[in-house]
Amino acid sequence: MAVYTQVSAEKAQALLRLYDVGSLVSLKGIAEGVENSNFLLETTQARFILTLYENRVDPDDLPYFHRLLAHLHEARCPVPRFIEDRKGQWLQDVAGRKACLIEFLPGISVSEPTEARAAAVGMALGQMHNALKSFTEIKPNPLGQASWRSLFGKCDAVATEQFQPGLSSRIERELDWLDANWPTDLPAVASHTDLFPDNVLFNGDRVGGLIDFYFACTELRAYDLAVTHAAWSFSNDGGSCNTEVGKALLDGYASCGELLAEERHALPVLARGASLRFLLTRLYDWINTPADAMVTRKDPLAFLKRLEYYSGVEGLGLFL
Ligand SMILES: Nc1ncnc2c1ncn2[C@@H]1O[C@H](COP(=O)(O)OP(=O)(O)O)[C@@H](O)[C@H]1O
Ligand SMILES: N[C@@H](CCOP(=O)(O)O)C(=O)O
Repeated sequence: MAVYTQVSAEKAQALLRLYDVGSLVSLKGIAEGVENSNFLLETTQARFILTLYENRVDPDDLPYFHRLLAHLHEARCPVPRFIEDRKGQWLQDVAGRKACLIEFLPGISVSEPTEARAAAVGMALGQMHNALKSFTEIKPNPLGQASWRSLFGKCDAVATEQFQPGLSSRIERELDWLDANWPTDLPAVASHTDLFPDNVLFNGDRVGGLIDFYFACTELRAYDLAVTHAAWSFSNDGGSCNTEVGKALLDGYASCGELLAEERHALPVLARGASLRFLLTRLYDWINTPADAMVTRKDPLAFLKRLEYYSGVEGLGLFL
């Protein structure tokens, strides 16, 4: 359940008075998500998402996300718009948090990706990267490769070993290996970096919405593809890889975006990095989320399993 901050009907009504979008019909907390507090807000005119930004989103980054989504919307990518009030303001203060009213996009997120849907996501990612070639603003990735060693340093060593004996030394080895092998000279572009199935809304097999851009930053575009591969081609627990789904994703991407030979060649390394990134953030969250928090913690080992798969012979074969 990701509602950290409650919003009363009275507060929502007061917010809506700033806008020209009708009056409040209903307001419901949304269970999905882990970062922010999200509500489905229905007015006499339309449905909206009300997002209150919690601690992990730096309010200073919100104008970047706003400009990025405006650029993508202009380029006809299926992303939600921030709604402006009568004075042209899109950023508000609600219940002590920065907050935005966001366009509601219809669609469902899938839990068992098919080849057709993976291909559609690959195409949508390729189109998005193409559209972002003309978005020149730079925002370094706070969770990029250079940050992983210090992130691991913030994970309590005893808790890590209790979580799985031998995990610390496996992570140390991978950090060293990635330091030695990480590519630096590939094309970078503004990237989503968290395009998991829960962040894609489908109408049938068509992508109707790409959401949750709050990890967006300037990154190697092939790393964004590798993250998406790791997110879509495995069972949720990481125990099995669906190679056909992974291939459909890559083919979809290559059919709409640009995938240079050197980017394809780097994908095995980038996929190992993507696996370590989510292993580390999930491990950090697992250790540091209070037991009584109303959030479902995600299993770090699901990404250790992906890491082992990508590190083995089978993993290399995925990207040929
Ligand atoms: N623009 C939108 N249109 C429709 N549903 C949305 C939209 N934005 C968010 N949601 C719903 O809210 C849920 C949580 O949103 P998300 O941005 O992923 O939260 P978090 O940043 O906390 O992870 C999504 O899984 C989706 O169901
Ligand atoms: N996708 C990440 C966690 C971030 O969650 P989101 O709901 O903001 O996409 C993971 O699976 O670890």
